[in-house]
Amino acid sequence: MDTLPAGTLMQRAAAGLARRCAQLLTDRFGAVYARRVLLLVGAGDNGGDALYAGARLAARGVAVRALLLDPDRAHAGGLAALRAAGGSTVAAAPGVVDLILDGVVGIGGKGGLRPTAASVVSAAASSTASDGGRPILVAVDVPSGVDPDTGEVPGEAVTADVTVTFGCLKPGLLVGAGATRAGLVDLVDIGLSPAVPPVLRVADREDIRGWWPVAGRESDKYTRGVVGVATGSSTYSGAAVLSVAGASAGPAGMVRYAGSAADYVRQRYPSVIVTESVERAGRVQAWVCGSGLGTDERAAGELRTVLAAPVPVCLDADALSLLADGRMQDLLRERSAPTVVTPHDREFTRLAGFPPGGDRVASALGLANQLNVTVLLKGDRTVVASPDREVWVNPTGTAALASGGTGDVLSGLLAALLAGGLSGVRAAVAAAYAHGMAGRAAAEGGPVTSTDVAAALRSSVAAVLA
Ligand SMILES: NC(=O)C1=CN([C@@H]2O[C@H](COP(=O)(O)OP(=O)(O)OC[C@H]3O[C@@H](n4cnc5c(N)ncnc54)[C@H](O)[C@@H]3O)[C@@H](O)[C@H]2O)[C@@H](O)CC1
Repeated sequence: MDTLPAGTLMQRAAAGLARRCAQLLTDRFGAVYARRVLLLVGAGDNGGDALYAGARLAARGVAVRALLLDPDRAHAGGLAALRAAGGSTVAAAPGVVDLILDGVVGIGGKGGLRPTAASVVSAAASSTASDGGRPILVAVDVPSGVDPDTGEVPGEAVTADVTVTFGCLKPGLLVGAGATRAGLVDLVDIGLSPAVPPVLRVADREDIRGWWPVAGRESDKYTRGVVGVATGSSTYSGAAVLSVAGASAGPAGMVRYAGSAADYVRQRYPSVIVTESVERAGRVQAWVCGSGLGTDERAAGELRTVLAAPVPVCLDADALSLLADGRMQDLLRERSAPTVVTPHDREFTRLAGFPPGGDRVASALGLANQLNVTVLLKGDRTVVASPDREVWVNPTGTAALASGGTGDVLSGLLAALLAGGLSGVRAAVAAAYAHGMAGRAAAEGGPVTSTDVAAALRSSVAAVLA
């Protein structure tokens, strides 16, 4: 991976770690000097990072104590450096601690924390800071107990305020339960050049701005893309309105609605061309199908017609329930135009035949491969995976989006991006990003409904693209 000596890398890691700890102490307590830091030190190099960082803090006047989980195997050089800088070891967590550095295990950890480590972590976490609050908890590289590759938390694990990670962002810090345990993630460049391209990418605003189709002087409604919306029903007319709202906030030049909530849609969106069925919709460059459609014969027929169209398709909600039928899945696999599915966990289970489990990246990749589709697996950190093994994670998710109907808005927007010419992966990543921003904006005004998310979407898209 790299030709630099291990000691050099560890010193760089420790320097970055100490810098971040000093900053956190200064932000909260006004100064670094005389603050109290407890190092939780395991038997590997992760503990070595903590010890060297502790030495650097001790040299700045911090009272640094190290609790060694396995004293005979603690990193010898790190321990010597700590002692030389004035730090010491303790057998149990002191009562007053301002900052805890979790160096129990890093990328070498397997399974949840072992019982001794778990009880040391929990005792330390219940100590009190000198201002009466709870200590700041900083994880070294990975919160101990979190699987660095998958984000699974199979047992006891550290919950960090900040994780200072080295060289590259580990998937376990970005997805699944691990993302929640990691808190804020700081990446320290230690001069490693990864030998393989990143397997997991985190979308940022620049990506979205670079991809989002923008109308130019030569554009017309067809070149901007026509999005077809086959959602809703007389029972679930709201789903139709929400997906049309999502589609209307995208870059498409025209929105066509096809379904039995046509009158309802026409009243709210005079610009939308409405018709009763997919077959009669006319020219469409991408479809969204599923939300509120129902699962009866008529709905199944509409889905078949959508799947037979040689254009990109986004499938959600009832379309995913209908796809639990193996014959429908065959129609999916036969498609040559891009298909995106947007399941939450229960829909994933219906589609795949088993729940997503703790490794959400592997789960999304597996379903993408199984069905030959791009999968947007919804969650706190939504994962997008393609059949050719491209994986993205969306950082803008918010609990505000855990509300009925928000998925209808998302899939509408996603289809508009497909109609605008984006690939399945980019459309899914960009839609998740903008949708997350809209959820956050809507939450500023109190409890959020999907109508609020739909209302916030246009200005959120504008803010992302500004
Ligand atoms: N690889 C590199 O190039 C660099 C690695 N560095 C550090 O080195 C770490 C990896 O070090 P190691 O490979 O020594 O491994 P770790 O320090 O992550 O863990 C190994 C030790 O933890 C114990 N352990 C494993 N699972 C456990 C569990 N569930 N509960 C309690 N104890 C458990 C093992 O018995 C073993 O002694 C990285 O996370 C990072 O902090 C940095 O110094 C920078 C450079």
